Amino acid sequence: MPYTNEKKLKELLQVYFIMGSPNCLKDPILTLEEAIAGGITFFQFREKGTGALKGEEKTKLASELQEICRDHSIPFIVNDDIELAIKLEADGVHIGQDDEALRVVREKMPGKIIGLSAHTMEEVKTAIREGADYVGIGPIFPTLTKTDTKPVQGTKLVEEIRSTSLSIPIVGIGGIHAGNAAKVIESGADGVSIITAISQAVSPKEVAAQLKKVVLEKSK
Ligand SMILES: Cc1ncc(COP(=O)(O)OP(=O)(O)O)c(N)n1
Ligand SMILES: Cc1nc(C(=O)O)sc1CCOP(=O)(O)O
Ligand SMILES: [Mg+2]
Repeated sequence: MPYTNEKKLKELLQVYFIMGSPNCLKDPILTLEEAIAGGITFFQFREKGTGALKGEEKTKLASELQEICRDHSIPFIVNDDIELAIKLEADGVHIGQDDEALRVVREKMPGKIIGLSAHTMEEVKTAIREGADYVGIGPIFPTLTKTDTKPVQGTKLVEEIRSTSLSIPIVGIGGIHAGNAAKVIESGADGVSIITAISQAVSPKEVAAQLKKVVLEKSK
């Protein structure tokens, strides 16, 4: 079980790139390769939205992206699709409050990383009780990527969690870019999760490098 240590997972979550083919300005393979060259530390395959691939095409892209992650020792996480994650022997999955229940997913994927979205302190406590490895808190800032989010909440919940003794790894998500990432880390998050700022960049490498610099600076 390579990623069960909480301290190590916090480090791995620092620059968490999330992407699927509908998000990309360039070819998804190239986008991921450039993002890795810039210094991303974690990757989630989220093939969702208008034009998203399905069936064999989705599996093929996932498998190609997984191979790139493997070559660079970047954990490969699958969003929502537990069956795909099991089939590919992914490093883990990310699920939301409306996805398959954490307890069920844990039974299906023992020893894997399971991330859960949480929007309230109650959801965070339940996530910990049920064995989530990390929580995704958002939307921190306004986002155009996901239309069915909860209201924008800023960094309030992250600060609230960190004002307790709860040590679960936290990533912020929603509208994060190199210009506002510092605020997310300063509030107590261990990492930033990003779609658009990297996937729509002319240079995903440069943007990933900028994000890495900010996160490393603020994590000291
Ligand atoms: C790291 C991270 N945090 C939150 C989410 C959102 O998950 P969810 O609420 O299930 O929404 P979808 O991404 O499935 O549309 C995430 N994917 N990753
Ligand atoms: C996938 C997702 N989940 C969110 C949440 O609040 O749970 S916000 C979001 C979209 C993040 O994309 P971008 O970096 O382009 O804003
Ligand atoms: Mg989901």
